[in-house]
Amino acid sequence: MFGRLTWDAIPFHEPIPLITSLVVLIAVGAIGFWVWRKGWWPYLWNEYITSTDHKRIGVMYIVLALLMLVRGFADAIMMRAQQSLAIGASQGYLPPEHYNQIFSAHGTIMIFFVAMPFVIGFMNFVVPLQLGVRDVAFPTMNNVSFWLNASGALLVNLSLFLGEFARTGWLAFPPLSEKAFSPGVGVDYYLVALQISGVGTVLTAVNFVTTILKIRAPGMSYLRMPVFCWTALASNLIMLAAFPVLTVALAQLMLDRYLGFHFFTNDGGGNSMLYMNLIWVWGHPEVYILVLPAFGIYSEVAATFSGKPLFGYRSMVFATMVICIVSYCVWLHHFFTMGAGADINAVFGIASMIIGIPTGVKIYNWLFTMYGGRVRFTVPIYYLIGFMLTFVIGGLTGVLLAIPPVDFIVHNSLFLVAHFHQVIIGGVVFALMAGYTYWFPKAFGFTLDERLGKAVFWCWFIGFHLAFMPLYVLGFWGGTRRMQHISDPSWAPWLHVAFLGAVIIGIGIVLTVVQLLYSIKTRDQRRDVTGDPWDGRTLEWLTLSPPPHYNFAVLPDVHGEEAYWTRKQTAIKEERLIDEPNYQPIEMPINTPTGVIVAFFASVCGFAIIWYIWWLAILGLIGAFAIFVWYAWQDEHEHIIPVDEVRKNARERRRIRMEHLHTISQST
Ligand code: HEA
Ligand code: HEM
Ligand SMILES: [Cu+2]
Repeated sequence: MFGRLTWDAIPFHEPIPLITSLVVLIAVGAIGFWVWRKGWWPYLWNEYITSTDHKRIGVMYIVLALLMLVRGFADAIMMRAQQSLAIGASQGYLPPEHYNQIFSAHGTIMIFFVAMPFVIGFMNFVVPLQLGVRDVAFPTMNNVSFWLNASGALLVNLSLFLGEFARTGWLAFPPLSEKAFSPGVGVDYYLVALQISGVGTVLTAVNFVTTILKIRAPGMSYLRMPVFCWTALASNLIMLAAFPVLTVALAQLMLDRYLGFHFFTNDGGGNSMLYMNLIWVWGHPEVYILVLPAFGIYSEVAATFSGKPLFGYRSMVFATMVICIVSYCVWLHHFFTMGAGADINAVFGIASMIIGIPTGVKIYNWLFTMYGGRVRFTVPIYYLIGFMLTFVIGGLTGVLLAIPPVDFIVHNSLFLVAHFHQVIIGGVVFALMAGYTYWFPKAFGFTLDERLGKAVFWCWFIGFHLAFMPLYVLGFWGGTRRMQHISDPSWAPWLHVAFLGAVIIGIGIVLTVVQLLYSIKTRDQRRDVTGDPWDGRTLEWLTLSPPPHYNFAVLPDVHGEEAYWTRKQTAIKEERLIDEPNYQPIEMPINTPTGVIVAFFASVCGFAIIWYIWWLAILGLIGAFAIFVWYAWQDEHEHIIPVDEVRKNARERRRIRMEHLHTISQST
C-alpha cells in the first residue's frame, strides 16, 4: 500500500535530523498560525499565492531564495564545523553517511533553490518594468513556473524528515548514483525534485525569451534595452537550451534506477561517461545562467550610482552575447582527467580561457563607468567594488583550472572548491544582495537601512575571504573536496580560519534579517514618495513605488538608450511633463489557483514516485492534468481596470513627479 514508506523512514535514531525536523515543523506551524491569527491568509492568497502579477511572483521567488539560503547555509556551517573538528584522532560529530548527504544537499539547494530563484525573481520583478510593459508574455504560466520550483524545494527539504537525501554530490554521478550503489530513496528525491523544478525553469525560459523578443514599449529597440534585459535574454536563451539536456540526463538515470535500463552502467553496454558529458553540457552553461544576470545588476548599479551612462553599452551587449554562445563550448573542462585526449583537452581549455576576454571587457566597462563619475557610495556600490576585487581573482583561478596539465593536479581539490565559491559568492551572491538593496524600495515603497546594509556587506566580504582563501592553500597541499575527516593535523589552523569565516557570513545573514525587520519598523521615515529614490536611469523608476498592477497607465514612448533618464532631463529642462495622454481602460489577467494546485499534485506525484506508491503517483498525475483542463475551460481570463481608476492613479503620479522635478530643478 505505501511502497517503501515505513516508520523507519523517520530518523528516530539520528538526533540531528530529528531535532531539526521538529524545530522546522514547529516554526512553520507557528508562523502559519500567527498569519491566521492576524487574518492575513486571504491577503496572501489573493495578492501573492494566486497572483499572476510578475512583480508579486518575483517577490515570492526572492522569499523562497532567502529561506533556502538559510537552509543551505546551515548545511555549510555544519560542514565547516565538522572539518575543523574531525582532524587527526578526532572523528568530529557527523558520521560519513550523514556528511555526504549534507554536501550534496548544500550544493543542490544553493544552486537550484537559492541562486536560481534569486536570479529568476529579479528577472520577474525588473524585466517587464524596464521594458516599459505591463507583464510577461504568459502571466499564468509564470505563476505555474514559480510553484513548480517551490514544489522541488519542498521535496528536497522533505528528505530531511522522511528518508534521506542523495550522498552522491550535487550532480549525482553514476555509477555511484545507480541503484546498485545507492539503493535508498536519496537519489530519487534528488532526481524527482530536480525534474519537477526543471519543468518550471524551462517554462520560465520560454516566457522570458518571448517577452523580451516580442513585448517591448514603443520605441524600445533591441539596442535601447537596458543591459539587465540583455543579460536576462542571454540567461534565458541558455536556460532554454540547457535545461532540456538536464531533463534528459536525469530521465535516463531514472530509467536506469526504476526500470533497470543500462544507459550509464557498464553492464549491458552502458557508459557512465555519457552522463558526464550530458550533465556538464547543462552544468557549465548553468553557471553563466547565474552570473550573466548578476553582471546585468552590476551594470545598472554602476550607471545609476556613478551618475553617468554605462560606459561601452554596445560592447557590454556584445560581450554578453559572446559569453552566451561560448559558454556552450567549454563543458569538457570539468573532466579533463577523464581521458578524452590531449587535443580535445587543449581545444576545450583554450575555449574556456577565451571567456576571460569578454568578461575582462565588462570589468573595464564598469571601472570606466565609475571613473570620472560622481560616485555615491551606497550599499550596492560597495557590492560592486567588492565584486570586482573578488571576482577577478576567482576568474583567474578558473583560467588556471582551464589549463589541462594544471587541472590534472588540482582537479576535485579544495583549490576548485575555493574557485567556484569565489566566483559564485563574489559574483552572483554579491550581485543579488546589491539588487535586493537597489530594487527593494521599488517593490515596497521604502528603502532598507543603509548602516545595517553596510554591516551585512562587510560580513560577506570579510567572511568570504576568511572562509575560502585558506582552501586555495590546502588545495595546493593536496586537500581533496568532500572529506568527512582530515588526517593531517598541520592543516588545523587553516580549517579553523575557514570556520571563523563561515561564522562571520552567518552573522551577515542574521543581520540581513535584522535589517529587514528594522527597516519595516522604521518605514515611515524611509518612504520613497518619488518613485525614483536613487535618481535612476531606466523605466522602472518612472512609475510609482510600489507600481500599480498594470505598471504604466500608458506604455512609455522610448527615445534613446536611457529611456527614463532622457525623459527626466527633458522634463527638468522644460519644467513640465509631456502632455497628458488619452487614458484607456486596461485589461489585466485575473488571479488563478492553477499554479499552487498543479504544484500540489506534482509534489504528491513526485513523493509517490520516490517511495514507489504507484496508485498515489497515478492519482497525482490525474490531478495535475485535471486542473489544466479545468483552467482551459474557464471563460474569463482577464479583467478590465476602468478608465477612471487608471486616470486617477496616473494624475496622482503626475502630481508627485511634478513636485519631484520641481525639487530637482531648485537644487541644481
Ligand atoms: C558563477 C559561477 C562560475 C563562473 C563565473 C566561473 C567562471 C570560470 N570557471 Fe568555473 N566553476 C564553477 C563556477 C563558475 N566558474 C563551478 C560551480 C565549478 C565546479 C563544479 C563542481 O565540480 O562541483 C567550476 C569549475 C571549473 C573548472 C573545472 C575544474 C575541475 O573540475 O578540475 C574549470 C576548468 O577550466 C573552470 C574554469 C572557469 C573559467 C575559465 C571561468 C571564466 O569564466 C572566468 C573569467 C573571468 C576572468 C578571467 C577574470 C576577469 C578578467 C580579466 C581581468 C581580464 C584579463 C584576463 C584574461 C584575458 C585571462 N571552472
Ligand atoms: C554561505 C557560505 C558558504 C559556505 C561556508 C559554503 C561551504 C561549502 C563547503 C564546506 C562545501 C564542501 C566542500 C568540500 O567538498 O569539501 C561546499 C560545497 C559546495 N557549495 Fe558551498 N558554501 C557557501 C555558499 C555557497 C553558495 C552561495 C553556493 C551556490 C550558489 C554554493 C555551492 C556549493 C556547491 C555546488 C558545492 C559542491 C557540493 C558537492 O561537492 O557536491 N555554496 N560549500
Ligand atoms: Cu565550467
